[in-house]
Amino acid sequence: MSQAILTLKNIDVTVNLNTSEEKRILKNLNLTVNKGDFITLLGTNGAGKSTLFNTINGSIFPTKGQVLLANQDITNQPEVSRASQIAQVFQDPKMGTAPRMTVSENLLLAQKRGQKRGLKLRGLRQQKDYFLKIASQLPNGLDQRLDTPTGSLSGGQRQTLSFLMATLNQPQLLLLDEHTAALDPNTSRQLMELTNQVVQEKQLTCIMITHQLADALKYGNRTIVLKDGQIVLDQAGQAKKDLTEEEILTYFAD
Ligand SMILES: Nc1ncnc2c1ncn2[C@@H]1O[C@H](COP(=O)(O)OP(=O)(O)OP(=O)(O)O)[C@@H](O)[C@H]1O
Repeated sequence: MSQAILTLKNIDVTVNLNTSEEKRILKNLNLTVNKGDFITLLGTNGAGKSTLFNTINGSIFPTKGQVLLANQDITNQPEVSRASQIAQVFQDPKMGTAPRMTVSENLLLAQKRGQKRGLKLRGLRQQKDYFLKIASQLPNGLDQRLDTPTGSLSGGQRQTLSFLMATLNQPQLLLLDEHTAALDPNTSRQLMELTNQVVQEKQLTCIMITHQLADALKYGNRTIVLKDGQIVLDQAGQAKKDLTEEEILTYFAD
């Protein structure tokens, strides 16, 4: 039987409760993500995709319902205590890294995520060779920039680093929020290929938000369409392989 990594039960998210601005964003949403699932998540602007990620990573709490991670109820657990298990890469390359710290220091920070640590980062020298080895397997010449402050990297290098940091420690769940959208077409393609390779090799469980229909169909084993706060399409395996862009587009129509 497949092992559930993430279970969302009857999730409602309503913002600005009891005001004229009250808005119900997620509506009784149910979802089980199994170990090894690589889900591509599509939906119109405003469908609730980022709100769904925020509910999973704990940056907001649902108004109703339960969030389970590996069958443990984490509904009321704060974001920081989920960070060692749930990793996320955002659209904005500036979001995932500390700009004044070097590439190596950022990698060390990622490696120690979830561990208690003092203010000083220890063990950088011992890890340098390891970081050089993994960075040299990546595009963008990141291996030449290990001692460079992250703030002076290109957007593509910075986003590749954010992805590497998010996946370094084998998170239970990886959330990718349009992580290639801000990059030029070639760099975007390279990072998408790297993503696919790492997710396969490390057998990660991953949900990737994308607006690229071709990517949603090409990558992953399962495709979900969110519309107006509800899941309107959820296809896995052969049914996903048989999906077409035309069919997906019918779920976007009003
Ligand atoms: N804190 C908030 N207060 C008020 N409205 C909000 C809040 N958060 C989200 N919304 C609204 O809820 C809806 C869903 O937002 P969300 O960012 O989850 O959509 P999305 O599917 O990620 O969209 P996009 O593809 O544009 O990123 C939008 O209409 C948004 O404006």
